[in-house]
Amino acid sequence: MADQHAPSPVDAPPSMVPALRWDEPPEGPVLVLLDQTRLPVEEVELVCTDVPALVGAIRTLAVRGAPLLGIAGAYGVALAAARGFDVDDAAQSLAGARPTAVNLGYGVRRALEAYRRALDASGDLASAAAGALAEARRLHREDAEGSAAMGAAGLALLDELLPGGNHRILTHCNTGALVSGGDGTAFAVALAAHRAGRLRRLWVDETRPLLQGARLTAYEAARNGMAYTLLTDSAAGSLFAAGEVDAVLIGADRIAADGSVANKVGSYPLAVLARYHHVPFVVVAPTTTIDPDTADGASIEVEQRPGQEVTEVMAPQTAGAEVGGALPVAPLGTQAYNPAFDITPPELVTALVTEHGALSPVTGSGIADLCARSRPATIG
Ligand SMILES: CSC[C@@H](O)[C@@H](O)C(=O)COP(=O)(O)O
Repeated sequence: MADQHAPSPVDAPPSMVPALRWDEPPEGPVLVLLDQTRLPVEEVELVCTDVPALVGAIRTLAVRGAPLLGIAGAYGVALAAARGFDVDDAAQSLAGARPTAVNLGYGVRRALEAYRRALDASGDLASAAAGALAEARRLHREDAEGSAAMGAAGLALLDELLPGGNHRILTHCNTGALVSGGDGTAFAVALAAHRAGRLRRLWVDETRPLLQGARLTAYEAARNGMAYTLLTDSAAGSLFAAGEVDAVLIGADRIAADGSVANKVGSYPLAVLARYHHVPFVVVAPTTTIDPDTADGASIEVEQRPGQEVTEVMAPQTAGAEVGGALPVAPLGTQAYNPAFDITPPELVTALVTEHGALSPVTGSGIADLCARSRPATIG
């Protein structure tokens, strides 16, 4: 079951309600999510007391973005264990809630393996639940550390690619603190540039159809006092043509073994534009987003979302309102093509920034080296 805490005002910078937190009120453990469907209108927390509520929050994008999905999945297993639900069933439904972001299954697997290890060692369900929770907390912490490392490595790369600073960066979707235990992925690099006084402007793609850029990235940029400008996705071409973009920074939902990158739909057109205009196109993602078991871009499952997300515009829900209204923007019965992600081939990616630094060019062997460095340290 999910219910809602009292909202807090959005104009109270600098601290933001955490994207996700574990809590243990007297009634039992809960996972508390900042409901991203309500932003930027209001900060409302969604309290999940069971796994179906969390799966619902994942499907509706109340909680979203690859790294945070992994963290949420791990805490979901811990929640099921702590509340005495069937942990294997919970893991299965969590891992299947969305198909593209590899971190979701990764986080679920880590907590499940920790649960099983603790159960084998102790034979005791309470110890097993504690093991799953400790692993979720570890993943949460690692993500924050990885985010700081990516911010620093990404800024060093920008300084190398664009000597002189004063960067004008275009970004797509939302990749900041709302998707992470830390400052995020691509957004963490822009924020590091801002903090170092080297960000002239952050160009924020609105990111149709669910407006993660307009609703969430603009919100995070404003809270951090960054100079930012919002644009429609289709305005990006003219911005490149005018010479106003120095680099593109995006995140990733899954990176295949050949270096192909699945990210929010609209990323691939930006990569094509960037190549045509000789602008660096940089992907920023933790190594947990690399999936060595998926050979190439064509093998990545791309989530298809309901057509209504395109044929209707949702008014954000506000506290006190019965429902957020849906306004039709196409004739009744119109069919819509609505993939959540697209695939950018590695040859269009200038560099991949992970917590281990920048990989450039992005090749299958470079990806394999990164996996060899990271996997044993992070799994298990
Ligand atoms: C660090 S976040 C990287 C990606 O997860 C992000 O760019 C993205 O595509 C998120 O999609 P969403 O559908 O909002 O979950």
